[in-house]
Amino acid sequence: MTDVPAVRIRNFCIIAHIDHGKSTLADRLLQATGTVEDRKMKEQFLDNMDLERERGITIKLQAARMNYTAKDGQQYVLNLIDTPGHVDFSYEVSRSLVACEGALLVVDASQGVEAQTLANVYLALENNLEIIPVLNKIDLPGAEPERVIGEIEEIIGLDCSGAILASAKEGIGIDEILEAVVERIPPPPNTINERLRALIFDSYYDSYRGVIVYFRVMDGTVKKGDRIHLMASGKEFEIDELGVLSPTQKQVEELHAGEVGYLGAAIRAVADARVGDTITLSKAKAESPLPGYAEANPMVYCGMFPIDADQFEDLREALEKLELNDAALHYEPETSSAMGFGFRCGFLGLLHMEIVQERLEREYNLDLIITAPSVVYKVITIKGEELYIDNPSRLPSPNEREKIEEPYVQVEMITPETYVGSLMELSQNRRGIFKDMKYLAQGRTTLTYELPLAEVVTDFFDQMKSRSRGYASMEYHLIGYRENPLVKLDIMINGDPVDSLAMIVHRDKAYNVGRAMAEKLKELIPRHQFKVPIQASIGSKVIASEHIPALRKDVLAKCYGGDISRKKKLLQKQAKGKKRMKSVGTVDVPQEAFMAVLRLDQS
Ligand SMILES: Nc1nc2c(ncn2[C@@H]2O[C@H](COP(=O)(O)OP(=O)(O)OP(=O)(O)O)[C@@H](O)[C@H]2O)c(=O)[nH]1
Repeated sequence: MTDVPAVRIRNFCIIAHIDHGKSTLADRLLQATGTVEDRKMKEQFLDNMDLERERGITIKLQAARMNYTAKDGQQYVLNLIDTPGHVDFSYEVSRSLVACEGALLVVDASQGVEAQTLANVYLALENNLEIIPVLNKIDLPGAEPERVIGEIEEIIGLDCSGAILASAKEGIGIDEILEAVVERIPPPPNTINERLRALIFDSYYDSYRGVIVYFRVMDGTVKKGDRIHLMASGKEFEIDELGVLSPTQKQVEELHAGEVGYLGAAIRAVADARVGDTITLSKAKAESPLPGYAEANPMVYCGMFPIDADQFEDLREALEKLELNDAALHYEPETSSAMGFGFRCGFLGLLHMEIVQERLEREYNLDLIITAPSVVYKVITIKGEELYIDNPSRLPSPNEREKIEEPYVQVEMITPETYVGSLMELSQNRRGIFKDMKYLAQGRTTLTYELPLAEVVTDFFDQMKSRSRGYASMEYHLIGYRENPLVKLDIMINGDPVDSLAMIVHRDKAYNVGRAMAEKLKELIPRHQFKVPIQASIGSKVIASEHIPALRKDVLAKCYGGDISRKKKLLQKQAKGKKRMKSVGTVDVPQEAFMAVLRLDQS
């Protein structure tokens, strides 16, 4: 919009740990600037996906453009770019930070700095963003802004002399925040005369208009009708819709360097316009793309099988549709001897996996059996080939492989001192390598470990939370592959190996895991008319063995004689229970059994 010079634009985001009040503050800013009328105010405007709202977390990025008249009497355009709050989406966070010149660091004054906040603040500092600390929730009786300010200074090394005390809930400090955005965050550089380069920081698929792309113009100008070229995907499109987010979409004719907006160009799938890609003009291409483009690689895989084999095509169609809106989702058909036809799907992390599963079941009405998540192993064969194995059942046999490497992550935890011992024990049990520990003045501690990702994607997070009564937080990032003596653990049910239950484990843990698995399966698989043996083995060596005794009585015999309605109810209940079962040979195996590895008592 030509009437706004770059000097009066401010682009910023909010960095906050989950529940520290990011959405509430965003709502307040929208209200205070009159961007959203109070009566239209839907609570928490920026989180607009149902699933997000239910889980109370931010998954997709959004943006909002606000007009603000500052104390200097000038009108400013403030673009607030929302960031997802979960480690699975850290690449998207990094791109939205690049689209900003500043960030509000919102910390709950009754809690303190948390691990996820740290990760994002470091990203912001790396990108030279101006950071404004905001101590939120000062209305709470337990708020200790001075203590938390001390913590921010100590952990992050950030000067907090200009920290703003606020309560998003009570509307305290909102004007100060808006003024600070104008005064302290630098305007975008005026590069309007350069060739167009716009950074995609989010996109979503709309079934009528195709993909809608959210971007920040870094250099030059973009107009409606322009033919654009995407520098990473190499694709070309014609812009048929261009606009700003106020925060609902409002069309404009052109956008200049420094501005944030959206466009539609009959783009078929988000994979054609990925987050991080650079938009330029076909007829006047920029010399080089903006730095930092990366394709999001799946870190976690699982198998998805329809319970009813007839739903295989429906599952394929559903995945195809989801893929239009999710460039990070990978899938390919998989045939399992135990489970039949399904798909092997790759995700950014466990949350991403859960979201996709939930959408498949809720929006597409599919009944699925999902196998335990696996990381991607690197196998060097004796022939010198390098293979990436995302499915334990596909691991080459010991005499075909030279070595196996597994992905490692660095995990940062922040916890009250009391729980340090327990969290160290947990990390050690999960093959963690201690790296660092720092006592902070306020009775909290940071802990750094290197851990195999495989140990983190099971129940590490849940264990950390329960051991610290919910007080510890964590963040992790990939640091590379390392060789380990890993073996494949096979599970046999009723004499047949079940490929979907195979797993890759460390040699030293194999016996314990095998035993625990056999016991857990015994607990989870219902009794049958016959005895069901369960065995865990490495190669041909059986390391654990259990059996489920045969069912003696007919369930119906338990009913009151002649009470037909009760009988019906029982049968219905059984039928419902069956829905989540998969027949493996002649044995019905429930969904929980496939996830048993996540619930082994091995911490
Ligand atoms: N007392 C008090 N409560 C607040 C304040 N700000 C937010 N809250 C409450 O804290 C909870 C979390 O707030 P949200 O705004 O949803 O937190 P968030 O950081 O956006 O959370 P994610 O979207 O999950 O990242 C809600 O119950 C809010 O009502 C505040 O200033 N004071």
